[in-house]
Amino acid sequence: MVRWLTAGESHGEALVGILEGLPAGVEVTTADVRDALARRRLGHGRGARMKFEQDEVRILGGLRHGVTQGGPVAIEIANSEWPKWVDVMSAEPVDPERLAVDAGTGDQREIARNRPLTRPRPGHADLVGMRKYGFDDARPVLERASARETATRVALGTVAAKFLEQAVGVRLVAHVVGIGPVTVPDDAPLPTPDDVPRLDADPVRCADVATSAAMVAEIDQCHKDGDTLGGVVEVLAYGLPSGIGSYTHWDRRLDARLSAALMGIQAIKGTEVGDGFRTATRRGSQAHDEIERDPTTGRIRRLSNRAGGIEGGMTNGEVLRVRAAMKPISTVPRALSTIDTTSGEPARAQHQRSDVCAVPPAAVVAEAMVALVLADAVVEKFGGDSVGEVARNVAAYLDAVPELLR
Ligand SMILES: Cc1cc2nc3c(=O)[nH]c(=O)nc-3n(C[C@H](O)[C@H](O)[C@H](O)COP(=O)(O)O)c2cc1C
Ligand SMILES: C=C(O[C@@H]1CC(C(=O)O)=C[C@@H](OP(=O)(O)O)[C@H]1O)C(=O)O
Repeated sequence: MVRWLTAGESHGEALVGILEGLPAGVEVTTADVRDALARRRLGHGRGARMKFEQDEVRILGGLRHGVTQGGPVAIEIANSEWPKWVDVMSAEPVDPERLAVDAGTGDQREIARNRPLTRPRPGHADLVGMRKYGFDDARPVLERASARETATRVALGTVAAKFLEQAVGVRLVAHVVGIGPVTVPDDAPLPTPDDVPRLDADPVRCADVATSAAMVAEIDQCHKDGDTLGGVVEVLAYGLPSGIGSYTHWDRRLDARLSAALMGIQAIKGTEVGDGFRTATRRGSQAHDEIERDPTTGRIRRLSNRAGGIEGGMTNGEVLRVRAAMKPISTVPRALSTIDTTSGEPARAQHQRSDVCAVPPAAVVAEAMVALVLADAVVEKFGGDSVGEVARNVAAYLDAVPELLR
């Protein structure tokens, strides 16, 4: 079993992630993790923080000379702004005088940081989090609910993706297929792993040039209107052998596991496998992927891939294709109605700096979650304590598939 945990607050000293259960022998470096985090910071519509955040990475355990050793991998990502937040977010008790709001002296931004947040934002975790955990300030809620935490998932996902590539030859691609009402046409070609540099360079991580420009314009208009946007991301996995996951029980189904992992990303409100909701509008004859034997190679293939590479909760050898729908950012600059939790009186929701649209980074996070789930499912199916052993097990499995079914 491959499992992972994250800890840390958005404006705390650092985030920490632990990845446990991966075989030994995965080649990965701090530079690989840094690159993945740089991709997560990108995207038209991101707020001020991503301009200065350095995501300072340290691999604290699990690697020796650039290779995993089979034990848990521990990664720290330091927050660049920590010096400004030491008092507000200190793990140690702090003299209340230091935190007291003194309107007469000091830096105005310092005062804003220390002031209790009592005007919860509709759509964020603030209100229910305050009630549930007994806080009279939304600060501790937003600190942990914040998608800053997804930096850790991307760091751990980098290690999982390297494992998949080195042990099985699987490569992942994530792209944006919708920003608000602007969507990529259904028949647009799918990006491949070779398109990743091009996607990284695109301001909205969209593979379709014309749609990308329209998405940028939509974000700019939304920004001018003091509003926010969501959208849809898609993750593709190339090179997966068939038979990963299982139909035998609900929680062994790979589609269920992928959906849960994608839904666990902040602001994701829907997931799709293959054509997903669109499949429900079609007749069976137009919904499924007919099977044929390739006359030249003799291998079995599908005439289409509407199922997105999963049937019966198992990979079927076609490209894996999953989508996640993100709601608009809830910190709306043209602040929404709320109440002040100290007085109960109507108020405008608290608003500090925020993203206008975070769909492009959500694609990178979704890719990391898919990598982590696939790494777990691959280890479950093929076993092995080293990358070499997993690779041998994959080869032996494929060799053992009856000739007619290959
Ligand atoms: C990459 C990323 C960046 C985000 N940035 C912001 C942001 O700047 N402001 C904000 O209010 N919400 C942002 N969110 C969404 C909130 O974290 C999320 O809405 C909140 O935690 C409540 O969870 P829920 O939307 O799943 O209900 C972001 C989400 C992601 C995935
Ligand atoms: C910090 C990140 O995203 C943050 C996610 C976020 C939220 O509410 O989810 C709110 C904002 O936080 P801040 O007020 O510190 O700017 C985003 O910047 C990040 O992605 O690294």
